[in-house]
Amino acid sequence: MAESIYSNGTKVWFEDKERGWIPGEVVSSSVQGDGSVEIAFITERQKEITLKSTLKDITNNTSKLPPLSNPSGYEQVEDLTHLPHLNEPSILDVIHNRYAERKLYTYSGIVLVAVNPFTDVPIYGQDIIQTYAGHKREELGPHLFTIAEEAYRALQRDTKNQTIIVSGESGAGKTESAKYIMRYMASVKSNTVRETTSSTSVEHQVLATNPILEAFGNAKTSRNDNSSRFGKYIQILFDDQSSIVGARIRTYLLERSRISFQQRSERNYHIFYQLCEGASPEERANFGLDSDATGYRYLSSSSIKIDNVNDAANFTATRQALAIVGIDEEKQLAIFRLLAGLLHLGNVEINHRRDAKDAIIDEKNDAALQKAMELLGIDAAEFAKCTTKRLIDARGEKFSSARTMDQSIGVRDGVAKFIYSCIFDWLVLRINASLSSNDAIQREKSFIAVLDIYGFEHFRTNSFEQFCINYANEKLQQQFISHVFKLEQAEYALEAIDWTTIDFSDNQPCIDLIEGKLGILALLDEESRLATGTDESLIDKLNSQLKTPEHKSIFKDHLHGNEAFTVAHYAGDVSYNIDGFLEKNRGTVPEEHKDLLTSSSNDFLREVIDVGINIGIDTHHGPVSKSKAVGPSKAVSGRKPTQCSVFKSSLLTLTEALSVTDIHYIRCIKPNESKRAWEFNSPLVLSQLRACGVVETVRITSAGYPTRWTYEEFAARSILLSFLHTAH
Ligand SMILES: Nc1ncnc2c1ncn2[C@@H]1O[C@H](COP(=O)(O)OP(=O)(O)OP(=O)(O)O)[C@@H](O)[C@H]1O
Repeated sequence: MAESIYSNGTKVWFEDKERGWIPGEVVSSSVQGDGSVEIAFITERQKEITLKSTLKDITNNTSKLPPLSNPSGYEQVEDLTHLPHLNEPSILDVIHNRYAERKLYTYSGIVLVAVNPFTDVPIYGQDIIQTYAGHKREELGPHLFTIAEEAYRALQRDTKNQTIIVSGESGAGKTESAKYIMRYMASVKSNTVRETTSSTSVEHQVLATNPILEAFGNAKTSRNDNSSRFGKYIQILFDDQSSIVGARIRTYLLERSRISFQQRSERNYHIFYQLCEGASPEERANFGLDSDATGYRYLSSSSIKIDNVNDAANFTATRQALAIVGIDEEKQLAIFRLLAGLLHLGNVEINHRRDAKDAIIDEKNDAALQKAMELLGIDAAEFAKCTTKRLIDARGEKFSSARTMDQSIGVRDGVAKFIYSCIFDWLVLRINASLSSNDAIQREKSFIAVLDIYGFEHFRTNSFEQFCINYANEKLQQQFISHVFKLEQAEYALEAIDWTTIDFSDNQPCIDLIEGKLGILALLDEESRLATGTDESLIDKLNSQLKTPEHKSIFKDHLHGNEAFTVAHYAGDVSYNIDGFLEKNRGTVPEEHKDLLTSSSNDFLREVIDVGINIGIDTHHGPVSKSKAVGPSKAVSGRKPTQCSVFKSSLLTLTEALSVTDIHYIRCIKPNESKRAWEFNSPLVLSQLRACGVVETVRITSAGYPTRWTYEEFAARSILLSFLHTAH
């Protein structure tokens, strides 16, 4: 029986550098009396390969022989789990075949795999929404709307909260998918009898959050012209009639470093270019704004224009969206005033004295400083003094010491980053206040949430941001795997099949290494709180405390000196460059600057700083559950929360929230790096399928029973085989 699995003519898959996998075929096989088996193959590239195994290994599915191809008829299955031979190459082949036929979506059991077309496809219109509304998964092909509809039906049926997790790497299509899902939710209800003017306006408000968050939180990167530089969890709130009554947003880890620096082909946040292009002449005069964005240091290191994007028109759209969520004209001007202030702040010249390293700012003649401070409501001389000199408090005695030019530039940019992140926090808070008003909370019975979160990242140089992102992915992967594992067990139980043999990879050791009591986050925080802490002292600490037998396979020695550490993640090893870890984690400004900001004569600046400072460990960017009040509360402990402690606690809240919702998974895949329509690069797709858990799901499934036939299919096939057998 075992040898018949690899009988002559059997189609198999061979690994291939260029295409991921290529087809091959068995040309001969022989079995020896001791159970050893020798099989000869020929690949599509006409290469002959002979491999050995044993009958026992073949039977137990532990042989190293090439994976089997599926019989014809399965080339474009809608659900990968229906494949008789469930293996990595077959999965890739099906997704590829479907994409070639312009089918973007494929199920992999509970997961919807979505491949980015990189061109407009007419499959998201109102007509299509109405087609999917009220229909079950089996009735229509795989689509984002099937998942949205499933979540919506489940909410109506069980009144249980639902979460749709949309993940994938940058440019894979997460945000677009999340927007289509939100649009589906908003539209599908509009067609019902319960439609009212007010519910329509709530839906309008919910959709208006997208252009706002995109203007302030998205930027052009080398991989995506509209890349979200933060994670978001949006809960759409429903009443007992399943009508939308509001929404609640939580955001994660806005990339602050982008404010003062961007790579060559990248941009700062869209809103700055929108403001420069779209402000009225009067606003321009008030803010001292030049329409030429290249005049601003914070914008000039980057490319200014994006093809097919009209920043001025988008500015109008952003303003309309702000008005829809209740941020009136006056407040909008107050926001733009601060943004203009930041652009001028970036232009403040900081030099050093000719005879010394001490930084200087020519405060009286620096027009940028004067304008920036006028807009921010801060005394220019005070700001210049604090930026170039440090106030030291030694046992009650205060004296000042000069900063170097680089240190002062760091402080200037740190203030800009801090103010911008406070504006972002304030916006999220305001959106929440307007979309989850007391009335909405009273009426809220359940929610459907969409989590649009960055996928696993592994670049040539990885920093604090990648570390946090990959930590989040470890947590989500853990939840995903245990979910899949439970479902697999349930399926076996249903068919009364023994399932005790399944073994699945557990990433708990990696999570322990990161968030354990003496793990990386704890050590990072400890070092960040020391006045004397530096990136060098941090890496020394990590190496001395974590290079232990317990973490041996997860925390790895770095080969290139003391500037990086390596973590073995579930999706691969990643080396993190330690440079900037402490500064990014502290994420704050010197006390003197904080005092200047909190005593500014600009009321709105004081308001946003207050929001930013008081974002507590436990309530970052608004609540995720009804039980918690809207708005940030004071920091929980007396200590200023660091970025990673805020992130860790918001992840904890998120995973808790997820654990009490039904989860639906959408894995977005980027089919090529050049954003070309309908181009499919197999090795690139394969690496994403591995990183997002689709392959892992298959591995779990294969560890149990890798070949799946329904009883009917099995009977049909066996009858045919036994007939052929008797005929011979
Ligand atoms: N369903 C789709 N139809 C057409 N084009 C799409 C679709 N999904 C994505 N795209 C294209 O791909 C680009 C990138 O998509 P998107 O911004 O959603 O990626 P992302 O995964 O959210 O990336 P990031 O993590 O950088 O924010 C879009 O700007 C759009 O051009």
